[in-house]
Amino acid sequence: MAPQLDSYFQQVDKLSESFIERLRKAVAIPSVSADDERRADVVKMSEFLVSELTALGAHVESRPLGLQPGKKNLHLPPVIVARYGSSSEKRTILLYGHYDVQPALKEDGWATEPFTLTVDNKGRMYGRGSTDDKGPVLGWLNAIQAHKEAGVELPVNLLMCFEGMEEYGSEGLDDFIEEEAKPGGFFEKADAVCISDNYWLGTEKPCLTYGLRGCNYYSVSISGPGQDLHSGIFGGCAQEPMTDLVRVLGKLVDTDGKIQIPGINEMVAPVTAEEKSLYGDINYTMENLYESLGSNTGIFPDKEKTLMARWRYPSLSVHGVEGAFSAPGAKTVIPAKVIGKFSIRTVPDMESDKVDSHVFKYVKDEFAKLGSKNTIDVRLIHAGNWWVASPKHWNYTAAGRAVEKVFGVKPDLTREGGSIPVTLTFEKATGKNVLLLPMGSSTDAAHSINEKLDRRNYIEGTKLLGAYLHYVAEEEMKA
Ligand SMILES: C[C@H](N)C(=O)N[C@@H](Cc1c[nH]cn1)C(=O)O
Ligand SMILES: [Zn+2]
Ligand SMILES: [Zn+2]
Repeated sequence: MAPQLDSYFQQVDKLSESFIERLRKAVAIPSVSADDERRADVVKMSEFLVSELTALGAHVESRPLGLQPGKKNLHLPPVIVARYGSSSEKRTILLYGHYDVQPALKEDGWATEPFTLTVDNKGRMYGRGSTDDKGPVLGWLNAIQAHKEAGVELPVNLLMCFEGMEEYGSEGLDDFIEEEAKPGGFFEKADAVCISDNYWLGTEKPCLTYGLRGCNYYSVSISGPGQDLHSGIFGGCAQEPMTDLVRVLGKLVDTDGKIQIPGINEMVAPVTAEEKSLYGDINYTMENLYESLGSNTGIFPDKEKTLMARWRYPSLSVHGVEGAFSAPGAKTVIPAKVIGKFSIRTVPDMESDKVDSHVFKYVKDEFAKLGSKNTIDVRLIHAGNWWVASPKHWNYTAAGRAVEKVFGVKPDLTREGGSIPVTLTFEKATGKNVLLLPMGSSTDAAHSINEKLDRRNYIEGTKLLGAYLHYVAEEEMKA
């Protein structure tokens, strides 16, 4: 295998500038799934993938998912499924990634245009979606191209599933995966699943990830007046939705991150001694945390507590308020209706429906205590499950060997605080092991301003994805 991998690696280096061009083209398409106005761009991004995959010789299908629930006449973007190779002699690996991105506006504080890939003199490639998840998705395409052009046969068959609604809770995808994993379906032949859509813990050492938190996302609407009001005329004589909302949101979580909703923390599985012992060896420091935070404002004093808070305890974050005055300046308005948005990251053994019931009851009770004449409506917007797998599987052993080959170190085994809603669905529907094999680093600022992917992570990451396909082909199926 060594000479083959070496030829592949050399080809990746030769093609590196064209791989960056491919990422530049993808970042230029503002495929923001949460913004209805951008839906045409999400579809355009799906078409870009179809055209790139077709040019590489893959069999590609663009599968419609129908209308988006709760929206009038708005179609979900298609799922792109593709097949590369179908030899009955080879193992088949199912790859998943997403081609939609989080919203981004220059005025949010970006130093560069968010949808223009901008590479600085340290090789940091800034742009929305660079690390989450366009770089990793294109990494798979790059790996196919470099194999072809190096004349190295791929030792596995590939199945691909690239979706356009991940940042909005993967609407519509669970049913699709369940259907396609059945006999005769597109994913039937998968022997293992690999997802590249999370991040290293630091900036130097790669990791393999075997757990994710889930995410239940809520809205709380408070309304009263028939329209926005002048605060000089009505301030003091009308009950204000914004005042009520701020008080309700302020009751959800304390300064140290402890969720205040009764019943939530009680559902969390206790930490075992074995689990506790795993944290000490993980290559992570408080400096790593401060570097990615861009400040020293972490809650906990040490790495164990910090990692546990991120991976194995729930958290509640307040994200924003729709309808509130948020522009610069000093508008003296009383908003008539405001919608607060918050989410809870869930962990074993929290049950999604029970989380919802506790949240609904608590929010309504806290609102009732205010004695306001305004009205409240609390809803779940979307939910995705937590997932924890066994890293003692040939899929993980193969990835570990690939990391050692490309980076010369043994990877850390980590869990992840973020969510990839369909991971558990893939595991259950296919009955196969799922591996998370990240490309980006802890400083990439996914979802934030100035999101980036380092050139090194993209190019060496492309080598890693390709090397993994070689090791996974030869790994003995012992688990
Ligand atoms: C980890 C992954 N790259 C990611 O960013 N996932 C999102 C998915 C999401 C959106 N709403 C709920 N889940 C995340 O963790 O926020
Ligand atoms: Zn994301
Ligand atoms: Zn992602």
